[in-house]
Amino acid sequence: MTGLRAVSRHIAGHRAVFVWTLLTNLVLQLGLLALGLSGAVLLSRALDGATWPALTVLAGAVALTAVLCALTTWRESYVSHDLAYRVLADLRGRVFTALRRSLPARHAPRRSGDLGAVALSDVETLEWLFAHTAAQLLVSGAMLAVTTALSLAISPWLVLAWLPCLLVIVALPWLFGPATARGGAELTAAGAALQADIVDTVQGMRELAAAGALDRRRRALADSTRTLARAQWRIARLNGAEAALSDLAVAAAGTAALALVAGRASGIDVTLAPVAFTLATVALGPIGQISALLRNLGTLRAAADRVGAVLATPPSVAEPASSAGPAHGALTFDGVGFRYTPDGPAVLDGTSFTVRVGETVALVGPSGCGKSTCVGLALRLWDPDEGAIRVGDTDLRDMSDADLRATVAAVPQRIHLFTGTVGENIALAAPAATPERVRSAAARAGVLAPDSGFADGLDTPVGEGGRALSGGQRARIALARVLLTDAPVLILDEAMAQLDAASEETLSAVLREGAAHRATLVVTHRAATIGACDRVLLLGGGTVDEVREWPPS
Ligand SMILES: Nc1ncnc2c1ncn2[C@@H]1O[C@H](COP(=O)(O)OP(=O)(O)OP(=O)(O)O)[C@@H](O)[C@H]1O
Repeated sequence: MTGLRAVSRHIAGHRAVFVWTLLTNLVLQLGLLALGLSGAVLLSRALDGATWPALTVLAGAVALTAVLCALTTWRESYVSHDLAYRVLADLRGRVFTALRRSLPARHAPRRSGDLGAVALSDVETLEWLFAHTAAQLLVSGAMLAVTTALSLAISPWLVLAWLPCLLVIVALPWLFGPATARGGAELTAAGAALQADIVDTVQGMRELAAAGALDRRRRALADSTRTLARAQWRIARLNGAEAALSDLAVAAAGTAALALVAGRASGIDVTLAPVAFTLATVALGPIGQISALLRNLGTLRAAADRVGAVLATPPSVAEPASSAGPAHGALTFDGVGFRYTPDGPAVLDGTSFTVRVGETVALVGPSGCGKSTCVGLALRLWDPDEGAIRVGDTDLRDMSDADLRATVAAVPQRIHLFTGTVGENIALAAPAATPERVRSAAARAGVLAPDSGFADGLDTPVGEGGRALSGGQRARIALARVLLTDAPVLILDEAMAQLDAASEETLSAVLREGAAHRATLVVTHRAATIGACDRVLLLGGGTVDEVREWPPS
């Protein structure tokens, strides 16, 4: 229940709307009770021999209550959904903040489709909790007290008539609880797995087609869909059985009340039969409603647990209480030790090197030796287990995220572009940059060159994930992005690997322009790039050695 409790706490931020929902629901339930009772009294009076016009006032009251109930139903639905969507918007924001703090995950990375399911479907599932459960639970308790008092006023026997049925309805969620909890968890997990599979498939469609694996993938997706359908069927069967038993109990309560009056032993006047019937069924109504709401408890609990788990994920790096501000100076790795998992191998072990201002240094080494890990650490995606990384005299851990981004910029190995135009993707790192600065950065990175292939210049659409562009075009956009930030530490992780020799030479010349004021680290396997650097650092076995001569003789 921890997840449910954790997400329910977010109602507290919308106390006024919650109280409003509570009151509207209470008015609605009292109105429905008044409608049922006034109708029953009208019938009782008619059975007692009363005729028109004596019944006119009562009939008018029934009609008026019906209209008021209809209006209150509309209002209740409006405010309860208003509350739900406010809390959901708040929760979605918090889920996004939690994901942003904890991604990229260092341990046990989760699939992006699965995380998408948490942010969308699971949060959406909780709409039921906020719009139809929390306030209604409290109102049902109050309504039970009111109907009990009214039943007692007629006869204590009447309470005894409907009480066993009430107990049955109350027991139903507990009886079905374990099975619905299992079914709900199964349903949520199957939905999230299918969503993750679909995201994976859509992202890797080209690879699947190239490998001739589309048919196999389609069959796997059909299997996941069948698993989801089975989970939906199981939960629908449980909910159906519970709903049928609950309705049966309400019918039994009404029948018991009528039998009690008809039997005459209770001393209840027979003309009160409609009132007794109404009280017995209305008394159970709100509890039946709660039972119906609790039917979704399994699914709600599973969704709340998944959302709660994301919200409780510790940040991968902690923000300092106060930032040392953006830094300037050499990039220094000082005795850095790092492993991805606590019991995994040490990727870096006492790694030390310095890239001074004005230098362009190549970081080389065999595949898997930890070069990209160094880039991730310099961007503070994670903190080192041992040692420190500094820019000038400032430890990266003493800088706020914004100050760090202004200090260290990188072109990553895998460049992700967002659906939109080339210009929008360049401005991503500096949204406040003027169009002139964006244009200038684009021009320096070769984006505006006649042979660049960007037909509409900065207005060229990049396609989803940048798929409408070549690797070289994506690299130019990423380079323009970092040139725009003008950060004093620049890291290029295999950035030039996608470019032809001529483009690489042009871009190397651009990078040399501002190099005197920057510390530039270049991760590369390419001999030409290495040859153009001031120094070469060889990473291997977790440590770094400076290579005096390149290529080594
Ligand atoms: N997120 C991760 N979780 C666990 N291990 C990882 C993760 N990322 C990288 N590794 C492991 O850390 C080691 C170093 O990887 P890294 O990507 O830093 O190497 P690299 O030198 O950049 O390789 P390449 O030249 O092929 O890009 C590898 O053994 C890799 O499997």
